Amino acid sequence: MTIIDGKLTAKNLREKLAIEVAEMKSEYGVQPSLTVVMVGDDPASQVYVKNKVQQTQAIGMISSEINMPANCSQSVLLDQIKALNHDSSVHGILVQLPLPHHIDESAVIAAIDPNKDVDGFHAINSGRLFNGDLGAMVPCTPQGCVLLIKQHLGGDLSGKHVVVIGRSNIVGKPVAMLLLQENCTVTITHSRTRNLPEVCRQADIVVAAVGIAEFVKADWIKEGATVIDVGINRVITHDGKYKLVGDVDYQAVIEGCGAITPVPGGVGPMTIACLLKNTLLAAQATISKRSV
Ligand SMILES: Nc1nc(=O)c2c([nH]1)NC[C@@H]1CN(c3ccc(C(=O)N[C@@H](CCC(=O)O)C(=O)O)cc3)C=[N+]21
Repeated sequence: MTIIDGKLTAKNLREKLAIEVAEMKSEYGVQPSLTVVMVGDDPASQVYVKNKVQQTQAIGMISSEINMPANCSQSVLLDQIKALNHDSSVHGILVQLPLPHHIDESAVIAAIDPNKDVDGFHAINSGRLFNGDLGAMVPCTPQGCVLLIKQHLGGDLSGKHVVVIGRSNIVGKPVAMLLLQENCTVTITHSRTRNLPEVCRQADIVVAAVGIAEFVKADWIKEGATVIDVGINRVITHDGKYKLVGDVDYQAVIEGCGAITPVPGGVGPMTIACLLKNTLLAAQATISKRSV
């Protein structure tokens, strides 16, 4: 049984990106820059923003943060996004989700310039991904999942049966599209799926992205299967402390599976590394536009 080390894989990816960032600076005088817009103070988002700002700067990119109050109106937020769209010194824009309930998330995502949409959430980018267009900004968590799977299984995923648990626009659907592009046979399951344990037992690879702590049990997993745990759930332990657990019953599943990603230290760090990669790609696209 292998524990897939997302922390190390993410570190290796960041080191490669740092070299490309330095080359871009010296050859073109361009330093990739990412702006994170945060509305209100959701604690889960704060953890993420803290890690992201530190890691963006550590690989030589510019990172800035715009904080808006929780009661900020949708039109003020949309104006802020428009200003960032027009600011040529900003290559990547990320609006932290979730947003307060009075703001329409889809309207906000639609306002981001698709070329600066480093989350890959804009309909133009999901459409490109759906069409297998290599120009898509690919969502970070799905990208991270595929990199971890390929690293463990050695690149060729042809014919592997993947069962994805969860059908969100940010993980379930895009990870299914990426794996389909890798020639996997993909089953997307969700809360209405019948006989979910039985369906999961067919899988060579399980991607758990439901957002329910320790939802996936040991007897759902075929012996030797690869288990990718996307969940980040904060639970209270018996001694009253908080800890992070995934969507997989980790202690039980490690017995029989072939490989598993831990939480923390699995998909989470890869999400941030892929965000940095998307920021670099967004910056590179502005250079190739300039030179022609
Ligand atoms: N527009 C937008 N894009 C996002 O990608 C996005 C977002 N909004 N809102 C919040 C969620 C959450 N998210 C995480 C990414 C990495 C870790 C991560 O690195 N986790 C560490 C542990 C962190 C800890 O110790 O708490 C790990 O799993 O090892 C966590 C959470 C991105 N999100």
